[in-house]
Amino acid sequence: MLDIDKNTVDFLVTDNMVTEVKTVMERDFPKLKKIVDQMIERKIERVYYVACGSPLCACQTAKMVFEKYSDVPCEAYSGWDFLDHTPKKLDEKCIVVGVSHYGKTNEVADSLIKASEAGAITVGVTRDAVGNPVSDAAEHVIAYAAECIWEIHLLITFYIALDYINRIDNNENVKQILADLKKLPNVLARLVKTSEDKSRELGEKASKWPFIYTVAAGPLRPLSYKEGIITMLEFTWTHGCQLNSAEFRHGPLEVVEKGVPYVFMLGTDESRHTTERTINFVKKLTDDYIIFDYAEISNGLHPMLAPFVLFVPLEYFYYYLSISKDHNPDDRRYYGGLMPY
Ligand SMILES: O=P(O)(O)OC[C@H]1O[C@](O)(CO)[C@@H](O)[C@@H]1O
Repeated sequence: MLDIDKNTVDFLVTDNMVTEVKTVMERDFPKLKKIVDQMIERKIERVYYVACGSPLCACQTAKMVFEKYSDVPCEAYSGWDFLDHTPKKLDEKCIVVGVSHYGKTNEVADSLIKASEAGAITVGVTRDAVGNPVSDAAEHVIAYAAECIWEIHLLITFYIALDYINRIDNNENVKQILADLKKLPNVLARLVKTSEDKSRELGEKASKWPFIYTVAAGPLRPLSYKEGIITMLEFTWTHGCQLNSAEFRHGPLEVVEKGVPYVFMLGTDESRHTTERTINFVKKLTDDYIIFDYAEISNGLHPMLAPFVLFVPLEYFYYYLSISKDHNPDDRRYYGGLMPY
């Protein structure tokens, strides 16, 4: 295992997570409310999120809130997809929310410019208020000044969805999620303290595996892509693939055997049965699996908040997986201009 001071590793964002979440709730939710005021005045008919990588996965999760609890059509685009296949409906009845941590992902900034030219409301969600293309391009800027991007991007994109739906409709689930969001900091704080040892043990176990299939369904699907593809490949240099539990029978089923390893993310939402079915099948053939079960740590929070909560044990898990392979998750070979792409 790499001998390293974990406080020096940028990948690990558990230290300031709770403070950052609380700050965004107190400081930025009122700003988001003003943007939602404008959405109401404008009678916004369609919502587009645009981002790349981890922020895109957060946006895809927020899109599920719109889809599940409202009639408002919503799509989450990767930047180039928005630019190359721009939706026909893009006008003053649309809002485009571009999310980029450093604000330098040009395809996100260019999407905001294109949306603005078409008359849409534009919002840039980024770390810094000025000095980057995303904050320059957007009409409204939410500069969150934080590093725990998964929690922060989820909070902001969820809040836009929840507050808008809550004001145009009367949905019990939305009210419950809004109420449960207030309990989130305490739940996260407990997990930051209590989940590290178990995740370390699991990370060490998984570090022996040459590759990992990451399986989830429903609201955990975007998180399973973030962790099973982005974190695994970019940060831990571990081969892998993300699979939808609902599709497991159609292809992935045939390769299950000893030596083929799985990480499952199990939610408490309506799709729990599809992931359980997958787990029950895999269990019959191999011991090479790990389950992260929201039911064990949800503290009664709404099923849609699983991606916020499960992130904490997962963050430790991938950190220990990486350093157990003697790899500092901050190290890159190509990304970020090290090699032209
Ligand atoms: O949020 P930004 O600054 O646009 O950066 C996106 C990048 O972040 C990551 O999600 C993690 O580094 C990458 O996959 C992606 O390229």
